Amino acid sequence: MVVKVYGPDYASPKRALVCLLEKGVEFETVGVDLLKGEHKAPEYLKLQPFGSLPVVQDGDYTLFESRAIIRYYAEKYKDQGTELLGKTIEERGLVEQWLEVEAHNFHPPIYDLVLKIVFGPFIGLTPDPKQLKESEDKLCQVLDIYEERLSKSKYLAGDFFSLADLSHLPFTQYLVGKIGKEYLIRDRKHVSGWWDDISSRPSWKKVLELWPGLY
Ligand SMILES: N[C@@H](CCC(=O)N[C@@H](CS(=O)(=O)O)C(=O)NCC(=O)O)C(=O)O
Repeated sequence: MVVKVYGPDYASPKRALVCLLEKGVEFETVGVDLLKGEHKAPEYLKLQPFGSLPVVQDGDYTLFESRAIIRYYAEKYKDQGTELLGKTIEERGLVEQWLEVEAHNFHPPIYDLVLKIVFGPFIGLTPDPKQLKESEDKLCQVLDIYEERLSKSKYLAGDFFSLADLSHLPFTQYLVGKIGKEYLIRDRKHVSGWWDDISSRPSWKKVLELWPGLY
């Protein structure tokens, strides 16, 4: 049974798409139009009761939450494709640590910028410059910690590309694209080199080419 990924045009589902490509797992996609409210349709809510994207259907197994999905496939296909979880329990611990940092420290301020700058115009929202500045300042504090980490380590969890790096791709792409704040990356030498490295992966380039979405 081919894996189905719902919502490929949007950012969080792209975590799943990149992971499946890195693992060489065949999948198909199901378009869900957020701007038409299709993620709140009863049929979709049966799959994802919180009404957000993505959902993945793998036979009669259904999973939502993008970071849970990438952990699942990284584990399920541990012996094929790119190793995304590290080779030792210590490496795995660092992968999990930086995945949590992405979810709880990096994501909130960048998601606020995405909602206000990328999605705002579609819903007639004029962002408050003070709020945008607050989110940018919070993101800068996080990126300064990344700069320090990446001055000592090629990737966030160590000298190997992992889910921790992968999880940053979809929203950082907004930052250097539609949000128009690429300077936040380029002003930090090691973060800049890291971004060039991870965003040049064939898996990410393919996802952007096939599902450009709002980038
Ligand atoms: N924690 C969830 C959040 C997913 C999420 O916020 N998805 C957005 C789309 S995107 O911002 O990732 O592109 C969404 O569905 N937003 C609509 C809504 O939540 O009502 C995950 O990672 O799967």
